[in-house]
Amino acid sequence: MRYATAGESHGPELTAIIEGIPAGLKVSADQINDDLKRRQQGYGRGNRMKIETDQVKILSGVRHQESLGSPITLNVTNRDHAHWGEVMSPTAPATPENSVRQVTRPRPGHADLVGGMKYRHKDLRNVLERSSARETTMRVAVGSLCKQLLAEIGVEVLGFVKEIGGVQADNAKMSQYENLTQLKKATDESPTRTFDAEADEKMRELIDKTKRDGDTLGGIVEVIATGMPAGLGSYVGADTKLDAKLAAAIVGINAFKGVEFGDGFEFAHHPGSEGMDEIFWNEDQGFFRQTNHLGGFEGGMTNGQPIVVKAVMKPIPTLYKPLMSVDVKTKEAYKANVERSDTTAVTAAAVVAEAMVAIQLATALLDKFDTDSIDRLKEQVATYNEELKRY
Ligand SMILES: Cc1cc2nc3c(=O)[nH]c(=O)nc-3n(C[C@H](O)[C@H](O)[C@H](O)COP(=O)(O)O)c2cc1C
Ligand SMILES: C=C(O[C@@H]1CC(C(=O)O)=C[C@@H](OP(=O)(O)O)[C@H]1O)C(=O)O
Repeated sequence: MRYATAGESHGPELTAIIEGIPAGLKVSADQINDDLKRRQQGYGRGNRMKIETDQVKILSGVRHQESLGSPITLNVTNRDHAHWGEVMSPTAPATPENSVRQVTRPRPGHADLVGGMKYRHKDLRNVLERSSARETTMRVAVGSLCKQLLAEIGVEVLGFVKEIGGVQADNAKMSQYENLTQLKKATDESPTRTFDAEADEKMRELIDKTKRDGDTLGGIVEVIATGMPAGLGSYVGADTKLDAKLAAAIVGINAFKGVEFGDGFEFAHHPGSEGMDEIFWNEDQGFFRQTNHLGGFEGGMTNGQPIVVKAVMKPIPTLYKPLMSVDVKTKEAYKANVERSDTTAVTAAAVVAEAMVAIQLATALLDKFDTDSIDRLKEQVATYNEELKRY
């Protein structure tokens, strides 16, 4: 399976084309819309999210709610485009009226300056329009489709928030949720998309204060995936390791700066006896583990345990209290441009991270098994799981 997205943040439309989804998959547009809504929600987002009501249009590859095996085209309209007149028109000529809202003072922490240098753009709007995380809308749409595929073989994927600006959710409180469905319900109801009500309140207070100060916040998200068969990905080469592909997919999200699996950076503080997952066997389950320090990976392969990925997002770079920059046309020192912006988007990013994990897991599955028909894929996965149990 492979996909590509296209579209500018304030352009007319966002698009994704996905190739390689098997025929016969039930495709729910409602479910995609639900995930698009989850991405839009979250405490600390700016006014753009009040303008947009992201709704998917399925334009190809699906008939009567079932995939055909042909490329699937997904489309979302940018409602904000209506406020840009011809400034963001792909077809109107460049006139003085159409060339307003130029950006010439690059924002530190954004693609603005280097993107301008690289593509020879003097109006840095030509960079920021595509480097904007508006593009993650389509990744969430693609991820949502992948989650529908994964659900067919019993895989669930959920992203949520662990920390915002230093306020941490209490890990111990996760044990009150018996499964991902319960955890999803709780985190979907939380304005900061966390499972800890006390932390949620503190996070919101901090976000309010930070907004008043004209500053921004980052944080940590976690994604858990359950039900993935063992043996997806391979130890045989650096580019076949599935944990490496997941890490690349996560760091590919705008503003993501680090990723860890299982106990992650904590491994640095513990001896090996506390870091591995001992192996057990019984007739019922075959081989199994009782711990998950390694976050579901050994040798770049899934080991049958839940996949646990954590990742850190830097604070939003656009500040209402702007940092120093230099005008690319006059070379004079100025405060950077202020574009309308979020105070924090960790809540939205948790949904994006969930989508990126779902895309990688679906791709790994489709790399390993027959991809023509969803029913054949399910039969093959069932046979494979049975073989592993008897190993
Ligand atoms: C969901 C989401 C929303 C974001 N919203 C903003 C925003 O409103 N303002 C901003 O300056 N950056 C925002 N960012 C971060 C920038 O897109 C990102 O920092 C920038 O493109 C530079 O890329 P890099 O941080 O990966 O180097 C957001 C990121 C995500 C994932
Ligand atoms: C549009 C979205 O996020 C945007 C991501 C973003 C950035 O620089 O990354 C900047 C802001 O754009 P705008 O200036 O149009 O408000 C965010 O709103 C979205 O998440 O759908």
